[in-house]
Amino acid sequence: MSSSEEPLGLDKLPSMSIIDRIQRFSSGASQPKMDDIGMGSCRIDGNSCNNCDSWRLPEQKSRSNCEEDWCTVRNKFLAGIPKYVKIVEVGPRDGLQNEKNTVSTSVKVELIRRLVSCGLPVVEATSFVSPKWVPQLSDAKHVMKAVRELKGARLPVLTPNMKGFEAAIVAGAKEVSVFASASESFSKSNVNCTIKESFECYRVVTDAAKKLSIPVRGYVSCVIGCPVEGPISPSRVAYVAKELYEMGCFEISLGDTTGVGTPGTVIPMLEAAMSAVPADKLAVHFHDTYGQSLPNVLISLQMGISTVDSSVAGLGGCPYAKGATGNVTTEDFVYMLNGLGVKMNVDLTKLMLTGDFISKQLGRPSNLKTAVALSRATADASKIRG
Ligand SMILES: CC(C)(COP(=O)([O-])OP(=O)([O-])OC[C@H]1O[C@@H](n2cnc3c(N)ncnc32)[C@H](O)[C@@H]1OP(=O)([O-])[O-])[C@@H](O)C(=O)NCCC(=O)NCCSC(=O)C[C@@](C)(O)CC(=O)[O-]
Repeated sequence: MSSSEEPLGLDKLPSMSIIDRIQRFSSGASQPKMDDIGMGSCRIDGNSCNNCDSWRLPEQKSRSNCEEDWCTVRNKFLAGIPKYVKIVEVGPRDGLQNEKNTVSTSVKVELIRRLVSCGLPVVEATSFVSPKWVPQLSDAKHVMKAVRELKGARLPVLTPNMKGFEAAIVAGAKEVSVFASASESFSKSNVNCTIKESFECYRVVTDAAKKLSIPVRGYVSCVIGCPVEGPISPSRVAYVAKELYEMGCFEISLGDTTGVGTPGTVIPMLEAAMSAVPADKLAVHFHDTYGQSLPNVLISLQMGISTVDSSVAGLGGCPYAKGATGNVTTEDFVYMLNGLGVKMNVDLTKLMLTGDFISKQLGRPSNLKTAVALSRATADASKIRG
């Protein structure tokens, strides 16, 4: 083992428990504290800085101040990243709406309870949509009634029209979401109407919600591409986002429904959306069909987005976007945020156990990378810390 690997203690890895590994590799303990970055108060002690805890190359030992090198370099790349990120967990809704196997109401309720206990601030609970369109969530009323008193998280539900809105309120929902699309074809296949008709319908919902002081979130689907229409122009996304924002949605979630986006297409899309709606009112929602969700989330954070939708165990997909896989996995996302020193107050260990719980209920192995990696870490994990 070279001296440059020593601070990692990799020789101890095989005997480390999963929890040890999470703390060792994911927590801010191995990272410079954001507040310290660029403060010019870092002091090198051996191979590490005793203030910001930066690990040093041996040849850098003689330097006494991190400001000009390691910390500054980090600051250069991470400057735009918010200090706090709000995670909107969509697994119980976006995840379970696309499962072939029916999940019982009690399992859905238990999943929501566990997710709330992980510290997630928002857990999207279910959808009050037509049971003919999404039979997997036809028990929405029962799920909502069972979780309505849970404390510690907001529990929004999807409502495509007044019928859904009214049912949601009766069941105890205190926050709802409407979902439009930047693609005409997808709008037709998802909510059976044009984009303009969907606005008319959502205006009625937002007006009714205002009277009851119920916050409404707005989704825009197909922000990068549509399975039928192909690439979607950023200006189209900005237009739909603005309409939803102006009708009263407090937050607009931009959904790459089919997961075709890359940072190269996400940047212009976000630029356009941010010119129409303030960045702090925007969220991103990336499906991982092409393995791009985490880089897409990272570039969004770098552009100043601080609300991200993710899904425990990477559950998800839309029944009306064939082939699309789940959202960015919450566990992988939390692991990345820990590594970046970003606050989000989520317990990764509990989250992994929750991912394991729902994967077992669905009768399939957990496919999330962080859980697999942390439970099978090898010396290759040294690549974690560049
Ligand atoms: C919008 C509709 C209802 C229009 O569907 P429709 O067939 O045009 O509606 P309708 O008004 O003609 O009514 C047909 C039947 O549905 C009933 N109905 C009507 N509304 C409701 C309701 N709310 N709850 C329960 N039942 C309802 C209504 O009462 C009637 O019942 P019938 O008389 O035939 O017995 C339908 O297209 C629908 O439910 N679509 C939802 C599809 C869906 O949930 N897709 C997935 C969520 S979106 C998504 O995943 C993307 C997102 C958000 O994650 C972001 C991203 O990834 O990009």
